[in-house]
Amino acid sequence: MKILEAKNYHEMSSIAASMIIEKVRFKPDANLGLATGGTPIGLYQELIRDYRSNGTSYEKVCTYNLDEYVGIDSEDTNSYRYFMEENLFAYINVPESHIHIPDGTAEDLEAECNRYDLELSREKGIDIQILGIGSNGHIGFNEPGTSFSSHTHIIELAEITRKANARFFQRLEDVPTHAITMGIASILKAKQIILLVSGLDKAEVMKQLLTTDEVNEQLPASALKNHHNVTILADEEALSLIKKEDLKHK
Ligand SMILES: N[C@@H]1[C@@H](O)[C@H](O)[C@@H](COP(=O)(O)O)O[C@@H]1O
Repeated sequence: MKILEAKNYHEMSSIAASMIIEKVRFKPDANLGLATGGTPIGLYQELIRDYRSNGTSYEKVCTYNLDEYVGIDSEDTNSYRYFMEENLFAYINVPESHIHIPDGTAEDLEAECNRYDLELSREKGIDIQILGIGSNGHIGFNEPGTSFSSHTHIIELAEITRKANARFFQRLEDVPTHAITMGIASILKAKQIILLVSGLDKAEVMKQLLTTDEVNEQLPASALKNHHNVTILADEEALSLIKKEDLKHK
């Protein structure tokens, strides 16, 4: 794993954006794996800014999102589909038909997971996968204990995750209890992975992840240690509990 330390959230977002922009310029039909949550919003703002000023085109790009809440319609302002529209898709020229997000309202959720896996496997693979991390180490919505061989599946959200995400809802009770998420094995199929981490809230989980070589299903993000092309792009606050000497050895 390569670790890049950014000064702050803004620098983290700009570096991530330049990595994506470079990929899309070099490979205009790139497949991008995208994430939700607060962390990638700055990255999406940078992509929009670049699209407006430099015209980087997303006409041939396909996007694949990691996850979606179960029981929340795509038109609902709390859906991840809506989040992506509001924070990125409405402002760049990615065609609607190139956008892929699991449907959390599908009647048969198992069939929806299989359909999404099929969609993912039909493509030549995700070129760059953007990830955030939960404070319990989840990636996508793969909570601690999820099998590293998992593909797209339904997950019961951990209480800590529901509480962390309650800020986007009116009340904690409104936060769904389940989600559809790409599995760990699906995520690891990406050719390149960029894990974005920002802020003091993530310092403890970064310490857990980066100060041992352990790969353990109780810390889902540790699966990334099994991938050959992962960059952890974290700001100073997120890395504040790790000594500089320890970082150098990673
Ligand atoms: N499913 C998403 C994850 O993909 C995201 O990484 C995590 C962290 O969110 P934030 O970036 O807001 O801290 O939140 C949600 O649970």
